[in-house]
Amino acid sequence: MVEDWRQRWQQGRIGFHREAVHPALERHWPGLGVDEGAKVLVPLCGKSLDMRWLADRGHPVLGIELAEEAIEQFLAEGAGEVSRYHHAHFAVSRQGNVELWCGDFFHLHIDEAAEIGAFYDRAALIALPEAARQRYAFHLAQLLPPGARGLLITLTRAPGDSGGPPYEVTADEVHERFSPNFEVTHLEDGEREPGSGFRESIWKLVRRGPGR
Ligand SMILES: C[S@@+](CC[C@H](N)C(=O)[O-])C[C@H]1O[C@@H](n2cnc3c(N)ncnc32)[C@H](O)[C@@H]1O
Repeated sequence: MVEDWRQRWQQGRIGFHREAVHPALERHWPGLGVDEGAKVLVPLCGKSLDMRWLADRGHPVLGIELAEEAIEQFLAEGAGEVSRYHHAHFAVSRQGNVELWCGDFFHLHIDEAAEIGAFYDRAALIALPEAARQRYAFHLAQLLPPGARGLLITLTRAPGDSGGPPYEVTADEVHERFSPNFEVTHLEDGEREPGSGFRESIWKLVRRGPGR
């Protein structure tokens, strides 16, 4: 799995990467009620431009990505000095308000995730096969304090198409995996894309706390 992703980056097979900020982020982030200046966790971040958008809005960003190639491309395409250090299982690079941790998201420990107030998942959950998705939902919940919130973007595939990645994640699956630890609100369904047959759904998740 790890090797597959690294190979994809090495060979430039990154059709998932968007050359523009995701419109659902621009549309829904302002209404989520995220605290000003809250640090945003971006799991499985690739070299997403959405991280710059969040940073430009005053959020420190913590992106977690396996592939060194993705991180180096993000830094090369950005402006500003890069500082680097090592922390636990991760090689860390920082450029402006964006910190990229190179390593496995599942190795990120709650102590290292201190001060995270929000998250953004576009093409992270849906990049994982079924067995890893339950682990992902649980791990994300462990890293977030009560009240932390974020956007989740899932997709369904054309009827009869069970390929992946990206894997189909239905509304039932979102509720099943996240409701035990999050308040789950469905915000929007996109149009089905004519070529791929993919259709995105946008969700707001708020980490429940004791008594919520
Ligand atoms: C489908 S891409 C999406 C990237 C980004 N979120 C975007 O919207 O462009 C999934 C990314 O997750 C990375 N990845 C896969 N498994 C991972 C893991 N366990 N920990 C960290 N990164 C991982 C892959 O290298 C790949 O860049």
